[in-house]
Amino acid sequence: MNGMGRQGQRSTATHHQRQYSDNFLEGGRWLQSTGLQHLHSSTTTTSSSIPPLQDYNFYGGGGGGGGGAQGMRTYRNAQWSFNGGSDFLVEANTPPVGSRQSSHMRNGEDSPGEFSPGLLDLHSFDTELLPELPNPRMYESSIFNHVRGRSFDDSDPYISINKQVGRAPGLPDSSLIKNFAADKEKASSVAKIKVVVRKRPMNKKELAKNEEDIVETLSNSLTVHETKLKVDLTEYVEKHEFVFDAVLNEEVSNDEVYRETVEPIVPIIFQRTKATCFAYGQTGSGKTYTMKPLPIKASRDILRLMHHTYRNQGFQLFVSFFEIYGGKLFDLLSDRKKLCMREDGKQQVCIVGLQEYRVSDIEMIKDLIEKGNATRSTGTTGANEESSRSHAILQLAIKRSVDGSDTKPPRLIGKLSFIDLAGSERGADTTDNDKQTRLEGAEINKSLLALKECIRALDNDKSHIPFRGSKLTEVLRDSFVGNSRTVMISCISPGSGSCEHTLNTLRYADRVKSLSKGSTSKKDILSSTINLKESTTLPLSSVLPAASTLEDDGTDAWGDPDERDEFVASEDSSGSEKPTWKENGKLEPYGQPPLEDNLRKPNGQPKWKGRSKSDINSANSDDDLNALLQEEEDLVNAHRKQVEETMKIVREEMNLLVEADQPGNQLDGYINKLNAILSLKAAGILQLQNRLAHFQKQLKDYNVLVSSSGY
Ligand SMILES: Nc1ncnc2c1ncn2[C@@H]1O[C@H](COP(=O)(O)OP(=O)(O)OP(=O)(O)O)[C@@H](O)[C@H]1O
Repeated sequence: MNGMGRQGQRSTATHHQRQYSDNFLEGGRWLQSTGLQHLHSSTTTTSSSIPPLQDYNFYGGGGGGGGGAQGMRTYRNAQWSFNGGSDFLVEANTPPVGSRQSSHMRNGEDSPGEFSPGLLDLHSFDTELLPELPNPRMYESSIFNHVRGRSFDDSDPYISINKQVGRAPGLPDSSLIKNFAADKEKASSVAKIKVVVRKRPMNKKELAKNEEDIVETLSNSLTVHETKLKVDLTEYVEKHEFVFDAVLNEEVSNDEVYRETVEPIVPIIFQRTKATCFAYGQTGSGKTYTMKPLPIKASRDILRLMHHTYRNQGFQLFVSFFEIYGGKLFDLLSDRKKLCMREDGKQQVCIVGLQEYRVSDIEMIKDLIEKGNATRSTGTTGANEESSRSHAILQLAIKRSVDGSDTKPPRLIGKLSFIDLAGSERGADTTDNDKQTRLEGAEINKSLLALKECIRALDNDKSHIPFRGSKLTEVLRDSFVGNSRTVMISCISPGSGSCEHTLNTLRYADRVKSLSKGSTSKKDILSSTINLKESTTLPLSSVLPAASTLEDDGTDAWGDPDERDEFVASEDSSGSEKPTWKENGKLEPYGQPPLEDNLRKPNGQPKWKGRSKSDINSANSDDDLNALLQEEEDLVNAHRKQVEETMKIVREEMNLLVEADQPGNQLDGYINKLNAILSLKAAGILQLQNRLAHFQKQLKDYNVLVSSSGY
């Protein structure tokens, strides 16, 4: 090779490397947008950027002489990083609730009262909504004028009802009385989706392990400081910044969590709204701690409204509590009796056999919740010894008697569902667990994905919402349509040992948040990336309304889309209803992508183009939808993995090139390693191509893909 040639080669290489370096430095953004930001070096050290490759003399520079594969190069000790670097009557009765009481649940709660639950079958209810009758009392005072300030859209300082002094418990403070119309207006301003993050304090275990608190909060943003290792084993810190509707740090009390999340929703439950509040996060991050007090606080406010603002108007409060475990429903207030779910003639979800208790005071509700929690499934995993492995759903239903008497069953007016989700890392908990645990993980993954899909569809006003993606979303179906609200509380652990799970939780939350139209007004650090992402991608579900879904005909007050095919509740054939737990089972290599992958939704998705319903008649079963959704996720996950692998391989190659430049380097060693690396690369690409081809075929089978070029 002559000098000119070398010169030219070097100059081209330098140019490429400069470009690469620029891209890499820009990379923080685009990597973040694909869920691969961990591959970017956004470090606190100055050594984070990549120096030009000529610093390593890869291209024959420095000293002018020699070259070729055997060139004796000197590694100049360059620092570089390619880091992956009452008064209510009760109907039937089931001796309800044990007398067990949780001391912490009783703290600060009032309203002692009788306990007289009723056994009610949802199926027997007329769940049609009441017409919005003009009601003279409707526009009277409300105690909920304090529901502003840190409400979803308002930043006025709020007045805490709990901080009112000298007020009898349960009575509205006159200074808080406002007219109902204002509340109504307020209701319409309550965002459809609110995403809140709660950071819990460091626990003893984390402190004992000398873990660092890596989560820094500031107003409604937070930064995760992730310590990473460079290839040369020096440490650097990568910062991940997120902005949410609210960030609640470790000092925030459960009262404040309530005020920030659920309190603004309570008044609108009386206005034909169905709302869902759920906690999401890894095991031990504080989901249960966060969720547990919320229904009690909400019930207290609901009862106050019923006893004052809506006094003598026939409103009644009902409580039910059940869990979804392994795709099946169990009544937590009825000895884990197995339940089945059906739709009634009006496409309302009915959980047949679910006991609803009509409640009139807080003590009754506390007892019920305590009873339900005691019944809830727990299990043992490699991640946490006592962790909830089921989704627990507590529902507060506001109903109203049609004619003011108890002769006819009351009609549903609004509903508030609280979901304590199973630990989000279940599917990713790939060590020391047996088959059952992994199957549970798969089920949990499925429901978390389906939940995200439903929220996406909900916020985009899609006519089809993929409820049937999981039992969880099926059950919550009526909470996702019509006049609905969703609050997601992402719980995170602060310790460095939980960094990866914390980031996954935040990415999931960020994904949900970015789907919210309301979020466009937020000054999101990542907004440009996210907006780009949103403008170029559509969920698969959005193009798979399927023949089973009809447009809302407007007759349903909730705006529920009708569905053609009859729902058939799944029956348990397995016999065993109570979970059993084993330890130290081994994980099979395939079948279940880690949750952390599932949670990331990249912007590198295909640009789906929707087709008319007639074009996609073949995709009319929920199995198809589920399979395609899963396939989509799998492909994207595989793609991401492949990119990660490629990055690792490139690192290897860089090392190999460095080695090749070392004095005395053996050519055959270099050749062997290079061969191995190239084979690895080729195998990775082939695997991804196969998966892609399979997915394309699936899409073609279902007439979904419209772009012949695919990706
Ligand atoms: N904000 C907080 N302040 C004080 N303690 C907390 C907080 N959040 C959680 N904890 C404590 O941390 C522990 C784990 O919390 P919790 O059981 O709520 O986690 P989880 O996310 O529900 O876990 P799992 O998914 O396994 O059920 C509990 O002992 C709880 O009391």
